[in-house]
Amino acid sequence: MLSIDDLTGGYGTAPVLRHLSLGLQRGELAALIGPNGSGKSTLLRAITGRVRSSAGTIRLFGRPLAVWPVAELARRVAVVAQEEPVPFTFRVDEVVAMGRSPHLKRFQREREGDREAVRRAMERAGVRVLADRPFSELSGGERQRVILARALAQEPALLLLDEPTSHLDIGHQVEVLDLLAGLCHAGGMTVLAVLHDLNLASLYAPRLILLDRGQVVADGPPSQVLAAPVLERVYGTRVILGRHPAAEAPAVHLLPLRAAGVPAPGNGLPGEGTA
Ligand SMILES: Nc1ncnc2c1ncn2[C@@H]1O[C@H](COP(=O)(O)OP(=O)(O)OP(=O)(O)O)[C@@H](O)[C@H]1O
Repeated sequence: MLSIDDLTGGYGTAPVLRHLSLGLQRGELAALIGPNGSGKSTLLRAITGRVRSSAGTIRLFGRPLAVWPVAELARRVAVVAQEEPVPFTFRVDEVVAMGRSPHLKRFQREREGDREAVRRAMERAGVRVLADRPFSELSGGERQRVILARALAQEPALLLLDEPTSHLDIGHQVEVLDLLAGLCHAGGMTVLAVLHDLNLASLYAPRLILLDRGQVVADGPPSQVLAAPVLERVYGTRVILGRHPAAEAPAVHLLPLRAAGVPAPGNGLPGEGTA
């Protein structure tokens, strides 16, 4: 599905991504985690060819990225970026219908199958009730779900999401992640999602990929990646590892340093209590 081998690249002369390798299988749901500026968004951009690589290779569906015609790739890969430019004058159903454009020939009208894909995507993302509303009048969370619906309408094989739950309340976070998990399990879609919430990532993603300064520093199941020493080093803050009370998932507890009088990592505190 996706295979990245020894990728180095970025925006200017100093690379953001450094010797990065990873692969994704069909049907996987993987969460990309890591501190601000570690290169998560840059990696998503690199996968769609919007960031230049100076070394290494990216292969999608078995073929090098460079040989994919843009239009053909657009039918297979959907991206939900952090800030999606959307023409504000459109209604919600029109925005979602834009997801079908890679499947339509020039000047071709939507077919019944396209309209059905749009309806299904709106249903899944819980935005059908918003269909007639102007996009400009929606809340941040509503907009985020509409943009997700547009990506789902595209019916991609690979879905790349940059913080898809950042504006969502807990009810909608659970809804969206349940939806993504279902699409991977039952639908065979592959999802790579940037998530800042480590507990949400732990609960939903069977695989976590931790980036630090443009490199993969841990890659595996939550029980393996969510270890206190690596999280404390990478994020520069104290954590206590526990278990989710009802699910087979590690839980990451934060410590307010000043309030708890806890020195920052590396200040000689005994490791007791921190896993
Ligand atoms: N368009 C750009 N031009 C130049 N440098 C950029 C650009 N976009 C990002 N960077 C730099 O690349 C590095 C990685 O940024 P990136 O947005 O990939 O990080 P991130 O892990 O997604 O961060 P965050 O969690 O804050 O969203 C940062 O140092 C950032 O300043």
